[in-house]
Amino acid sequence: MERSGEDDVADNRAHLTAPSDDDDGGGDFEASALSSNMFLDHVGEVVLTHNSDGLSWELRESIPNEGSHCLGIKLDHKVPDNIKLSDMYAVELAGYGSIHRSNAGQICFGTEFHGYEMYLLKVHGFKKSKTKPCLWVPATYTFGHKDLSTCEMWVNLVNASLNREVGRPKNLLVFVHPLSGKGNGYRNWEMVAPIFARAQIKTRVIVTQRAGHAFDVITSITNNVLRSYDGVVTVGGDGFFNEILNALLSSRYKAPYPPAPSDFAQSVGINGCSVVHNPNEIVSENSDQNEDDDPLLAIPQHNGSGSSNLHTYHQDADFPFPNEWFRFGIIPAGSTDAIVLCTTGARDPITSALHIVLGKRLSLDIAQVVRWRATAASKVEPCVRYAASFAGYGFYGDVISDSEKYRWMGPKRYDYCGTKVFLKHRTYEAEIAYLEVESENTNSASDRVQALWGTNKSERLICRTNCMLCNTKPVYTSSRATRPTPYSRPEETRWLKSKGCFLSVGAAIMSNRNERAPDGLVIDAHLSDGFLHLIMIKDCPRASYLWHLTELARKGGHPLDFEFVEHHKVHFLITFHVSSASLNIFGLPCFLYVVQTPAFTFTSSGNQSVWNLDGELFQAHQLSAQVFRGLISLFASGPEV
Ligand SMILES: Nc1ncnc2c1ncn2[C@@H]1O[C@H](COP(=O)(O)OP(=O)(O)OP(=O)(O)O)[C@@H](O)[C@H]1O
Repeated sequence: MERSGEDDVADNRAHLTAPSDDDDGGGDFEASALSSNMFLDHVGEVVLTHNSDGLSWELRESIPNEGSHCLGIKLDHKVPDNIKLSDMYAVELAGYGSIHRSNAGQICFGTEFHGYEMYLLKVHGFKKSKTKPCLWVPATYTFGHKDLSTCEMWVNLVNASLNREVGRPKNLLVFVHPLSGKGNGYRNWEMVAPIFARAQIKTRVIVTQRAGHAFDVITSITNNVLRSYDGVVTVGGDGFFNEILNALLSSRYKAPYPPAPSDFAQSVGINGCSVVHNPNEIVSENSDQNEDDDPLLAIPQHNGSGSSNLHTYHQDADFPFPNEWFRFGIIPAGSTDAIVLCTTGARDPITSALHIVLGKRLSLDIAQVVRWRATAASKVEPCVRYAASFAGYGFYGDVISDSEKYRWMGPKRYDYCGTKVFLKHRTYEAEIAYLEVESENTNSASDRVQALWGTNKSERLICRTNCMLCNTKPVYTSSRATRPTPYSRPEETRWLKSKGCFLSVGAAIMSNRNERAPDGLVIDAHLSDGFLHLIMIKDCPRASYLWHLTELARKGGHPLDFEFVEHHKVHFLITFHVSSASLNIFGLPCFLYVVQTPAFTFTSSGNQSVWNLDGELFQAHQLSAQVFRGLISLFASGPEV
């Protein structure tokens, strides 16, 4: 008997296991898996099944005499046969339309098949690119059924499951920098806006008219209004993200300043407490600390509660940081986009949009940079900035400063100005003080994690999706705790100073991978380990510096393996006592907690360059910087490198 496609469509109704009458289509369907015969566009007739993981489908077993090509055929392994809920962001009815025959040429609808008209539903998700898994490609599966109510039932069913997915945003504040990069900001937003619309995410979109526009909006918005959003999305480059980061933190995060440079403190005759804007901060009473050895003026203490990070103090109660729920999203449109590359692994607006709508979450370290004086002659006026990726002086500052004049060139301005600045070979005198842990070994934290987790010591621990190092909570050591931790004991730390002529001074918060530096400046820097990588490039012959830059531009290069390059993982150490003897770590009673914040101080002398914070200029004669571990959360899941 030859069966027509029409018969197949009609038959589908019989195979549907419908929810009970009192179910509204959005109730709890997870107790038993549901399945239904549907047509999958470009594949064939399938049995579609819904279970707690998502949707799966299998080619329906053919009936004898039916189109022989699909008898018992399992789906081609190249054709997906399921989609997980976690990879799905929308489902929608798509009207009445055509279902097409199999791409693989299998004739699964019978030999007479020329396409069916039926009701359609589309399931939207993503798949990873085969060649580059960090690149996420939208994937849409179109299912068809003759009966509209069956399609509606499936849409309700999947929507109910999607609504139960935690962490997905519902309402976002979006800032678009229309002139970013090559002027792509608005185009990139138009490219991704349909993804947000399909995912039923409300967006309030503000297209900036000038630099500082987004800053003004964020700082003037009330906490109540801000809390109505699940996050803020920037469509632009690193500099634009930096503007919004600073707007949020400067108006809502009140952290103690890092310690001031000692010579600065002596010259103005103040102690550390008088320059911190945190009234509850107290000076360390750590008797082990020798003031002569300590280049830093004072060690602010925090009234910590023993929580897993340092951010429990002096919060805006209405809008605290770290804030796991309120996240930042970045749709890349800039000239460099290092932050996006380091946090998603791709510089792709669609990939970033998918990370956002799927509600991915990643903690990010943030550096607080405090300028004490803008120039040697200026008054003491502490001024705070935050940076997510990098703070650089000398070469890095000069390139950005020069390139401001050539914005019209787009991203090429960095190559042009980079060459100019390289040829000038300017050096700058400065004194840098930092606290290093185990100075012989810049990888102490990762070594300990490797020891804990048994990974190969010779491998550099690169920050990836679900990074072990970033997910290892800071553990406060005690004199009684014996288990190794990623943090060091006070006796393993020492203050160091470096004074001289530098081509550049840089502090990397993340690896800073970008298209000009495929492995970044510090290949094994992590997104949320709480460390700062201080890179000091001392005066050297031009050819040597060129070699360093060539290594930086080369995949697999070793830009830090030069005699004139100093690389330190830095710390600033804070201790405080916990009076409760009932506290314990790994089952051991603890009395003293040690908490560290990476920090350094900087004082220039002679000619002055400018600092580059995430690509934004910042003039400073004297400054200090510290890192707050995981201060903000991003809609991202880390790179799969
Ligand atoms: N409408 C606007 N007109 C001019 N400047 C703007 C506007 N909106 C934002 N800006 C400013 O432009 C600066 C640079 O923005 P952005 O980072 O997007 O571009 P980029 O420099 O090309 O990229 P990257 O930082 O990745 O190199 C930021 O400081 C931002 O404040």
